[in-house]
Amino acid sequence: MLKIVEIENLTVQYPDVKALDDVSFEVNQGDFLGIIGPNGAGKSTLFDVMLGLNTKYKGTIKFFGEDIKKSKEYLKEIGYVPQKPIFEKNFPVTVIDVVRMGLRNETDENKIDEVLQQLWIHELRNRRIGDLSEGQQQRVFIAKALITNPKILILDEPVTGIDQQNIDLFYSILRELNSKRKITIIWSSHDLDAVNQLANHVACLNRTLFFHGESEKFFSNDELIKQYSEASMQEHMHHH
Ligand SMILES: Nc1ncnc2c1ncn2[C@@H]1O[C@H](COP(=O)(O)OP(=O)(O)OP(=O)(O)O)[C@@H](O)[C@H]1O
Repeated sequence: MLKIVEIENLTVQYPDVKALDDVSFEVNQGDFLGIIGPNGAGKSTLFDVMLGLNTKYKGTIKFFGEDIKKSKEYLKEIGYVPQKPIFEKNFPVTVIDVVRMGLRNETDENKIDEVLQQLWIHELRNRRIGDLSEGQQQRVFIAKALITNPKILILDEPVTGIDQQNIDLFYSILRELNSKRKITIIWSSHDLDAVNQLANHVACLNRTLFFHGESEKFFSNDELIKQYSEASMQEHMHHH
């Protein structure tokens, strides 16, 4: 099986807190990995490091077998959807403008249309981005991330503001991207049920990696889930 990502002994120390402590895991081609963890578990820190946004780490990260410190080429294969895309409410850009921003080369209108259809936002293409609901905005940012045909999609899932209907649509889109388009997905989520249903692998992060493996092995083990919930809860209380 082709290894897409190899993370070895990753440690990130901020001035006041060790956000990641000796984390190691691999992602194979075609995997759908759900990363779960309480607030402050280090999920965003992990993504920052993987995307080359934070280079102050110990350990090794390889994409497609190559150390990310050696080359930034791997970034071309990644579509990234941040937790909260930052833009002004009155930012005068439309849905199609935002998706077009994702293009690296010349504009390929056909490709834009295809992605808009795929994400169920074709009807919204001329609407101003700030006027859309959070669930609709999320789909626009996924479309933007997909416009370059990435091999990997990395999503930092927003937790609030999206209604159930949009969540269901979002999940069915992810499932289709993984199963039909064979995109490797790395997705951080607070929704354990959704991770159980969608992801074939799970990584439970809480500064250290509590568990990494097939989702079935985690979700069929009540004792493991209990231990993990307790550990997460303690960490949470400790920080608030
Ligand atoms: N740039 C930074 N400088 C210093 N500390 C940071 C920085 N970014 C994050 N931290 C700290 O590192 C820890 C991990 O934060 P991180 O944002 O990675 O967690 P998370 O799992 O993404 O949380 P959430 O689910 O709330 O988004 C937290 O204690 C946070 O306060």
